[in-house]
Amino acid sequence: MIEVSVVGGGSWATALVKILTENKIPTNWYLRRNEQVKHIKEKGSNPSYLPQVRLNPLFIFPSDNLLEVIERGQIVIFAVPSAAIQAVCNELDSSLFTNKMVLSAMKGTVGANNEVPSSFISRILNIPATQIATIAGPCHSEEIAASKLTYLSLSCTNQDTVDRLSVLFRRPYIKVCGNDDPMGVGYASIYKNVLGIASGMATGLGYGDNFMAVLVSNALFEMQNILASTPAEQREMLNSTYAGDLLVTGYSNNSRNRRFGELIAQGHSAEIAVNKLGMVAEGYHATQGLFGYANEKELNLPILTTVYRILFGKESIETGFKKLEEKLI
Ligand SMILES: NC(=O)C1=CN([C@@H]2O[C@H](COP(=O)(O)OP(=O)(O)OC[C@H]3O[C@@H](n4cnc5c(N)ncnc54)[C@H](OP(=O)(O)O)[C@@H]3O)[C@@H](O)[C@H]2O)C=CC1
Ligand SMILES: O=C(CO)COP(=O)(O)O
Repeated sequence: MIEVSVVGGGSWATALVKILTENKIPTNWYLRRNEQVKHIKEKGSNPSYLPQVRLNPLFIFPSDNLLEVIERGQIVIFAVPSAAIQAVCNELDSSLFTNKMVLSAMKGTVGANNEVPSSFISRILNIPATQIATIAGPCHSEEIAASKLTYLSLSCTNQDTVDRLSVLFRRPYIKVCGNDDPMGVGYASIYKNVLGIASGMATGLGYGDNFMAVLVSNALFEMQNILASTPAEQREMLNSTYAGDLLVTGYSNNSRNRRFGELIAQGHSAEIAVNKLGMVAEGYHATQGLFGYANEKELNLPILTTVYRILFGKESIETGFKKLEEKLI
């Protein structure tokens, strides 16, 4: 019987473990804090993230021993914040991954070169591109916790890998779509977090639905520009994997990035907003990473530039948005 290993103890990892264990797949689960591991073993729920989710104890094997967890699974899912993936990979040797399939569940940029998480993992752990996939789509963990209908996408250049991973995630409330554009999905999943922050800032500043619609449609153009810098043979950006995730992050109250933007608009510093959130807002670091990438590629992205100047360039949020008003169409 196939076993899966999940690395990360946060809300997304918990939602993925819920799906896997409902499908009766033995799931080895690495969480870095031992008290979390003990609580899950004793009570069958994660005390820190999505505590309302009851997990079937027969199929979860939580542990704070990373190597043991990785060794046990034939499929390894990485679901930590992208800022943590370098530290996690530093503890691992590529020999651990021989003949394993890997799935990146992260939506952020990695390292000084702003790599897409799946590319980073593939390079550092020597995983062939055909053996590593990305899971994405509009998929707030809170809704998966409540078993609300969700469309996940699995993206890999190898259809066989997509097919083999897809069966793990199908549930009555989960539909799985295949995709062969992991780089494009990676960049779209990173950019949508920046739009989430912009949307939260706009809400916090008191803009209404009319402006929000303009902001989000302009963001679709920005996503299109970013995607054009990573060409693909076939890509339909209006597919929910790309545009749908942008929309849910821009509009949903579940979005951490949107809440982060609202906190900034309320006058909090980025550090305080991160602490108040208690969960990762990938868009914060991604804004910096993507801004560097956009400059390198000479892309004109007014929303990204505005968020960057507010978060990292000391521009006031009011001035930033006044200037942005003139650039949107
Ligand atoms: N939440 C969601 O709905 C979705 C999230 N994602 C993506 O999934 C990724 C993870 O996000 P999410 O689960 O929401 O984040 P959370 O903030 O909910 O949780 C982060 C988890 O990572 C752990 N962690 C942090 N640093 C390390 C480290 N160095 N080593 C090991 N574990 C570490 C934290 O441990 P501790 O608790 O001890 O701090 C915590 O368990 C992000 O890239 C996000 O964009 C994708 C789709 C949906
Ligand atoms: O990726 C997500 C939804 O698809 C989660 O977005 P947030 O991190 O903004 O909550």
